[in-house]
Amino acid sequence: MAEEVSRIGARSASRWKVRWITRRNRILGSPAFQKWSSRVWPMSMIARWKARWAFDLVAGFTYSQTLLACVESDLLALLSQGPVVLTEIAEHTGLSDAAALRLVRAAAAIELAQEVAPNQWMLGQQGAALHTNEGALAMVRHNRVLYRDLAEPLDLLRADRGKPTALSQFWHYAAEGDGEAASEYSQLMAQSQAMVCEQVLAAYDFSQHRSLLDVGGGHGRFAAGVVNAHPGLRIGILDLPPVLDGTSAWLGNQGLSERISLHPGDFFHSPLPSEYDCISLVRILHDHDDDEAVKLLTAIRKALPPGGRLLIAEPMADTRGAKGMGDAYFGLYLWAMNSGRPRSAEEIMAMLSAAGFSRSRQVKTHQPLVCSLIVSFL
Ligand SMILES: C[S@@+](CC[C@H](N)C(=O)[O-])C[C@H]1O[C@@H](n2cnc3c(N)ncnc32)[C@H](O)[C@@H]1O
Repeated sequence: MAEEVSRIGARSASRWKVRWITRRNRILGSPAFQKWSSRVWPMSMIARWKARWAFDLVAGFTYSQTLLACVESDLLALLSQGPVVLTEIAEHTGLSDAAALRLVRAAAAIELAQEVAPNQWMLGQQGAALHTNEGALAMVRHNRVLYRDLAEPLDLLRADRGKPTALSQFWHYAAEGDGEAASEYSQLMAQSQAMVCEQVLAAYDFSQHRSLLDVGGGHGRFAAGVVNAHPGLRIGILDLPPVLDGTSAWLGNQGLSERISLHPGDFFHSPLPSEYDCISLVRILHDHDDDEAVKLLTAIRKALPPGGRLLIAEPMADTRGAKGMGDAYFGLYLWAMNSGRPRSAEEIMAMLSAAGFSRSRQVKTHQPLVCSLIVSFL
């Protein structure tokens, strides 16, 4: 952690900027201004919008928990076959009529459900989009673990970062291939991987390479997506041995065992294979603190042959239009995980240069909320 803090440079903000923000904040916080702006058009429209946003900040956890209840009770699936009536909802979710009504009304208020006629319920607009997004649904279920750690956020932030948390335990068991955690972990990674793979394949042309090594490739969903799109590419996956046991089984079921090589190993302690002209790090770098991240990037630079490239794909901090995803969601997630942090593309490129890469550039993806992409050259 110390290295993350020591990288922060300080530059004074201009005096006029500080004065302007101080004045703005004083006005926005004034009850008299709030009263006035809520009555005078067009300020009233802005005031209403700002108040809604402020209320979402205050109460957002109730929305997330409503969503969790809808996912866990399979209500979204039922509504997708709608219109359905309350008794069907109660029967399907195992709730009393009163509780089912409370849940479906809460869901309708946040557009997960919609009452299309009295007591006729269907999916709402958000519900329709989420219901078919397996990655997002897996994330909703997985967020229960983060929610436990965040129940007392200051306790989490004050605690020694070496102290086990619900999330760090979860990842620990998952990496050891341990029963339920490993299976929940692989489902989470696999289901959300489809979205990431789609973004990367649309943004980057793999046909310019002969081979690809996916470092920390988990159960192989990314590698499988790439090999299906580029059958001529020779592909390998490097991951921890217990994780690769699961990879081997899954690739066998998909008939891909012959097309993807497995390299069991620890990327911090074993040398990386050097026969691949492209290496990918998909949702790996942000899991590690700065010194470890630079160490991994340096090991990759050494393993790449002349002309080789490194691809880094992950959600990044400071993403325009999705800043909350970076420093708020992943910032706290990775803090609770006891390792890593979300980084902006600029921070990652500075690390790549520290690791000896000659240049890097960001490649646009369609949905940077899911992942951004950096290509780095030797
Ligand atoms: C967040 S998951 C990402 C998996 C996959 N790339 C994806 O996007 O679905 C991190 C992966 O890195 C692997 N990993 C973590 N530490 C590792 C290490 N020291 N050596 C090799 N693999 C490691 C984990 O086992 C896991 O598969």
